[in-house]
Amino acid sequence: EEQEEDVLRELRLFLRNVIERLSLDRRFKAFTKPVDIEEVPDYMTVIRRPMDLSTLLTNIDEQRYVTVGEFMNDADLIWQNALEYNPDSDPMDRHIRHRACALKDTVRAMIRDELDEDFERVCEDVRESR
Ligand SMILES: CC(=O)c1nc(NC(=O)[C@H]2CNCCN2)sc1-c1cc(O)cc(O)c1
Repeated sequence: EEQEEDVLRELRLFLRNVIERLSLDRRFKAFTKPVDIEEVPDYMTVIRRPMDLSTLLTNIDEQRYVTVGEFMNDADLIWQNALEYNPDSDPMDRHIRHRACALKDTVRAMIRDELDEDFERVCEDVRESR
């Protein structure tokens, strides 16, 4: 009902703000758009579920996330994919891995510092009621 829609609208506002701030951080430039298959042709043979910040934003706008946990499952794909695709000692691999770990830590810190646990519990109740 109306109260549920208010909660989900507030969740979308919070998640959009998180994405906006991450997208402005130069360290995360490589994660802002889908990996370009023209530039990186073997990417899809290695990574089964590509994810990036712009796709997360589309998913938010399409109301795919009812809880922060569901959002985090997709957000985690971004850095997990980067670690998987860049496992070597190559300086570029190390550079991307460092930024992937920075993304992981930054998202977790934002959620820990800014998400009210009671709010997330209400979102989880909405998910269970559907
Ligand atoms: C996001 C990601 O995982 C990614 N990984 C890369 N790794 C490499 O280039 C390593 C792979 N091992 C051999 C030496 N090169 S480039 C790259 C990327 C960076 C962008 O600025 C945009 C984009 O779409 C993808």
